Amino acid sequence: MPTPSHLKSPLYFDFRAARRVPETHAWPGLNEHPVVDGGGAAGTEDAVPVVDVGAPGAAARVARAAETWGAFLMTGHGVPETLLARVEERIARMFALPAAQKMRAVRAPGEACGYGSPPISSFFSKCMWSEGYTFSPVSLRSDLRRLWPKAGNDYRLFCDVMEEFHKEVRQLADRLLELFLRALGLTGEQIAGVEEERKIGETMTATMHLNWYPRCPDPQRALGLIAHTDSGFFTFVLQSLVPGLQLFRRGPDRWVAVPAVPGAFVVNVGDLFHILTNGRFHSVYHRAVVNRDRDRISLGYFLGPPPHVKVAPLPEAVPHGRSPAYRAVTWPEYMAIRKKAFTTGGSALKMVSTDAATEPDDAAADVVVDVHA
Ligand SMILES: C=C1C[C@]23C[C@@]1(O)CC[C@H]2[C@@]12CCC[C@@](C)(C(=O)O1)[C@H]2[C@@H]3C(=O)O
Ligand SMILES: O=C(O)CCC(=O)C(=O)O
Ligand SMILES: [Fe+2]
Repeated sequence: MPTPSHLKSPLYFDFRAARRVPETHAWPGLNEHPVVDGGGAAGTEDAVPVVDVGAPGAAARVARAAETWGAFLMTGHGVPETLLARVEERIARMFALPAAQKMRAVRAPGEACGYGSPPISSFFSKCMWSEGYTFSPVSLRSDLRRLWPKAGNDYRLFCDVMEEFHKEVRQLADRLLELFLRALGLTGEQIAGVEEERKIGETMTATMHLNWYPRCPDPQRALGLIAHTDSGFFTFVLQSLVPGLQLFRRGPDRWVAVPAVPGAFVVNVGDLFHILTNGRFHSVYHRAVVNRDRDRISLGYFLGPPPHVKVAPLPEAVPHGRSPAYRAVTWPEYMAIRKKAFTTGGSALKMVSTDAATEPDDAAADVVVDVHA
């Protein structure tokens, strides 16, 4: 069992002062798979799908992207670029706060929200080349007082812009959920029935996680964020114009670098959506790499069910005459299973699959190299 990184390095690691990557932050096997450019001409094999969600035919494009990639670049979403630019500016200012101020908001072991290494880092013995801050957009004014105890202008501007962003993006999430369900082949009437029965859209919760990847003296040895699938329904990722997000693809195994498209969100399918769609839309392994010259910032807007709600495959997604491929789980139950999977090297999705599952859910288990090195 690796030592959780918050115990290994109780003191703040000053990325700015680092002239080399210390052993604590050096990951073996990072370059095991080639990296290819995902910004090629639309339709070519490695080109990350781009879906204009406001255009006719969007449902079919979402279906193809979710089935083959588990991710796509979303354009035509209607969130103003000026708002996205303000969001980025405020995030950059937050990460530029003095270390002592950021550490006031440090995430306590087992807590979901707070400042520090990404939550997933507790499963690994190596440290990642990043810092992050997780908060709930519905309680941000009180949460953010931990970072800005005296409130003040920066606090107010940060909260104002994040609230505005949340308002826009939460509505977008409802639109995208409907588009995903249409992409699964459900009629308007069926979608209304699902919502009436399960209230997925109505109860969906949002969590925001901000990432800061400082420039790195030896990017080939360090890793911004370890390969993972997001655990919830789906995630909107806003990446700054400094690229660094990579998606894992099989046949042949490779990392596809997601191009930085101004104004676009990357949409990732998460594990609980994989379960909800009976594996038809699959969650995507992804990681973030760092670079020598420029800091990188990203924002993840994670959508998922409330903690007490069981997620099970939609009957409409299960082929006629077959049983569901996954059993029902709540998000916290799934997180506990994923924790076990990390410590045993297994696949969490496989651990919740039933005999009816045909897909090898451990297909990407060996993506995470040398986990406990
Ligand atoms: C809602 C959540 C998803 C997340 C865990 C969290 O409670 C808040 C942070 C999210 C994040 C961001 C970085 C990668 C990730 C795997 C992690 O360690 O924390 C995801 C989590 C997830 O998708 O499971
Ligand atoms: O930084 C990125 O582009 C990806 C972030 C991410 O995967 C996450 O926060 O879960
Ligand atoms: Fe992620």
